[in-house]
Amino acid sequence: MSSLPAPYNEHVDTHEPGSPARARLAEALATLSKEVAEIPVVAGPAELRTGSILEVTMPHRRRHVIARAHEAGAKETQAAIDAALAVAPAWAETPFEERAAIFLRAADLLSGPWRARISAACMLGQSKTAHQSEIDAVAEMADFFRWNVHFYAELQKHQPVSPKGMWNRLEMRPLEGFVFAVTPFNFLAIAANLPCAPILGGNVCVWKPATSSLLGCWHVLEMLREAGLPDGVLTLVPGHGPTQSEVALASPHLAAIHFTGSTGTFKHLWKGVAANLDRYRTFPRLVGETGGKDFIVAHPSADPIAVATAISRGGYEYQGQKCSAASRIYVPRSLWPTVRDRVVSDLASMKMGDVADFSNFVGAVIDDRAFARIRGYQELARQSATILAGGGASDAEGWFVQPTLVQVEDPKHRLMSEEIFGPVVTCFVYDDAKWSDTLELVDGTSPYALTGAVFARDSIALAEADVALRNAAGNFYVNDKPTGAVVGQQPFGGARASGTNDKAGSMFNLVRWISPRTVKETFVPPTDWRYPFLSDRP
Ligand SMILES: NC(=O)c1ccc[n+]([C@@H]2O[C@H](COP(=O)([O-])OP(=O)(O)OC[C@H]3O[C@@H](n4cnc5c(N)ncnc54)[C@H](O)[C@@H]3O)[C@@H](O)[C@H]2O)c1
Ligand SMILES: N[C@@H](CCC=O)C(=O)O
Repeated sequence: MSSLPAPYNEHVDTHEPGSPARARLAEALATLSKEVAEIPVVAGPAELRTGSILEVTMPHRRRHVIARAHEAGAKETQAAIDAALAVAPAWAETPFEERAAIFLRAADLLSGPWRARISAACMLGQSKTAHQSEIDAVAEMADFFRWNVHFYAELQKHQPVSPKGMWNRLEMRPLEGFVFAVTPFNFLAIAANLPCAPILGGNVCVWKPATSSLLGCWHVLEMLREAGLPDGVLTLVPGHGPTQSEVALASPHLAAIHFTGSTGTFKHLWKGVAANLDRYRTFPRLVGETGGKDFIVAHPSADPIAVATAISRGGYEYQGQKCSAASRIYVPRSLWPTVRDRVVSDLASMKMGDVADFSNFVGAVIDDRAFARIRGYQELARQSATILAGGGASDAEGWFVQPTLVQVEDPKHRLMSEEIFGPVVTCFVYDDAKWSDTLELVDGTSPYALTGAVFARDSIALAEADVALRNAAGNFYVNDKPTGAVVGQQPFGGARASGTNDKAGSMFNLVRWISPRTVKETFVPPTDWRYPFLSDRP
């Protein structure tokens, strides 16, 4: 294989007042705000318009429609599967370099001419601030494209030994069939990576994005087409999930599911696969990165201001709608007044509103269901805990929930164990002498094990936490907030109820999209069946 361009992490534009990047982004926001994108079902070259319309609105201006998508029914989902399968042999035969070039091109398109458009689509559709959209829809997505190419190339170097007289090799075949990529609303980079990682390995994909992310996903699909992705390799089936997954899971050609979303949905899909097991030509691979109840635990030796800043950023950026968001906090009594007062003062200075106004730090939560769920947790806090800041919400203009800080007396309170997926952070204050007991609490309180952070300046305490929390988080942070993993730097994923931990943005994930064939070639084959030690030759 020829050598590939070295991977690197995309730079992050800071959009300072007066900067060209800010002007380009503002212009793209204005343009997309005036348009209503029409999104069809994409089944190979065919674009199908079913007339069953899913309206996509801005979460922060909930009556403002930005896209109208044609929902894929059973017939159109089958058409998408058929279109993908039709191109599968040709795509599998396409040399790795050609496939890689498409994604390297896409990364450069995203870094350059498509940057503002994709970021604006993500800001408007998913209510991300300019910075949150930049680190997701631009930087993380470009990183996935470039680093996956690098990791695939590395993977192909893993070849068996060939003793004298033979040549052993592993052929990195794609899976036989299609990959069903079911993607979440909250990260456009993840929505793009779930179909694109298998596609780079020579697979074809049927993509079912979350409805609320459809505007961004549609622009990503158009960008990939411009980068040279052939028709049919990536098909698109808009919908809420059950209709499309019923068809996909019943197909004998289902080769894998690449999922990110809630634990409940992944279990539902897994059970669907189990129910259809006798239909399949091959055992489907199931890769799912799911929910979290991510923690910060501070030792009495920690810097309380660093702890508070990790809570403010890790808990409330993107309205707490990151699977990695800090959601349950354990603080020693000696540090609590400083930590509490600092977070309360941070929250008082965070502006909330329309993300097109660059001075806002907080946008809206994604939709009416999220709004109602998070309000329910605020109500629970009002009834059974102490609300230290926030606690309000309003759906007059958009789905706005005030960043909310809660203190509980019971460390096993539902607010300390259930995923809220919104801007509600709950704290438990422990006696300074109970560090070891607190680590046990952290480990045993929630079914999830995605991300977690420990803050301490005492290295013996850090070492104890490292061991006690080994299985409590797939991404473990020391003196840092538990969000913001970067591709190529912190491979991402958790275990327990947080998923299969196949580490997005690493070779471990890519391994799931190949079905290696071992080839042994003997240079001079034997021509006599008898072992050499048999002396009674005729
Ligand atoms: N671990 C990670 O890497 C990671 C990353 C991002 C988000 N998440 C998790 O994702 C969740 C938030 O995302 P979400 O609200 O989009 O999750 P979700 O489970 O509601 O939806 C995920 C996807 O599944 C689809 N879906 C829903 N019901 C379905 C069904 N019955 N059949 C088939 N498809 C169905 C949705 O339309 C969407 O495309 C949170 O739990 C969060 O922790 C995890
Ligand atoms: N890379 C992101 C992934 C968040 C998922 O929802 C983070 O680590 O915060």
